[in-house]
Amino acid sequence: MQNNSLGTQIVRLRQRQQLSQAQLAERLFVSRQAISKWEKGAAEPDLDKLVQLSQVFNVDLDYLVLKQTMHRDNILVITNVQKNYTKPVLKGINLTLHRNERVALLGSNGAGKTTLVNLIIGRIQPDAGAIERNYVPKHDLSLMPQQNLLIGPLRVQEMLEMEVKLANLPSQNLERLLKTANLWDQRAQLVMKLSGGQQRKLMFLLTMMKQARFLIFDEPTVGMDLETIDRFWQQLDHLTNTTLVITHDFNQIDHYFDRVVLLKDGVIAADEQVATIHAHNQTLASWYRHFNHS
Ligand SMILES: Nc1ncnc2c1ncn2[C@@H]1O[C@H](COP(=O)(O)OP(=O)(O)OP(=O)(O)O)[C@@H](O)[C@H]1O
Repeated sequence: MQNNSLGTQIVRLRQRQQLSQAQLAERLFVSRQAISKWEKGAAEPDLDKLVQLSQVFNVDLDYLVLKQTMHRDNILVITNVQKNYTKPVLKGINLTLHRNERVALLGSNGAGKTTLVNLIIGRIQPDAGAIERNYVPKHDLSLMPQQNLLIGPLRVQEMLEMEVKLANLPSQNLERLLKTANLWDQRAQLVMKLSGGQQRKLMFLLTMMKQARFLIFDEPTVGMDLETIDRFWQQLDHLTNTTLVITHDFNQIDHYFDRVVLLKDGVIAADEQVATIHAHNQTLASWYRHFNHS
């Protein structure tokens, strides 16, 4: 383990939950100075405080303490993956995703982002290389694809009921879900009569209903209005699941990711912690422009 990796992890997870040191201290019944010492590495929390921290941050205890140092912390390991269509699209992808990490996957149109997602979810197979999945795809993975997978002649509420049956989900409070998604007024409307943005909202809701540990969003905010885009990113910000998001939404993304990965010329051309980018006074947009054009 690196020096003070626990302190760094506490800072990261506290900021992710948008808690000040004082707010975290209050939740844990300790002084703010104690939090400050833990974060600087000048002291370490007792076991019971570690357990409480993992509850407040909604992460596993081993993730809190050991972060990325344990093999089983890797939820996905992609090694030298290649995929060709009429020409090579992916020429040797190496990418590891860690549990509870929130990663933005960036790249120009046609760079191969959706192809990579299709490989991860097993819809297509690589021509070479290996994909190690440390999760059960049927239960632990949920994808919001770029193209909506909706059944037009169903009513909105029926679409949700169908999802519960098809995915064999535990029964859910559909009224609450529809109200939270701002789709309650459309519950009796045919899915095909919804606007593009409303269909995107419904697709988001269906993606979240599975309560999967690993979430993938392929250009989730395309077609949404500004208010819905804001709400999407706010909702994402409350998730502690492993989350991979393909997006071109540069006006929004700076606050929401731990790590950013750039796909270019068939390889992962850059891979950086967002905190490092911000520490150099860069935004994700400027980082992206720099690496994508160099
Ligand atoms: N089924 C397919 N058959 C042939 N070529 C394909 C297929 N799927 C993707 N491609 C090609 O692979 C390349 C990468 O496509 P992909 O959709 O993965 O890019 P992307 O980075 O997701 O792009 P965008 O940002 O526009 O969604 C493109 O040149 C595309 O034409």
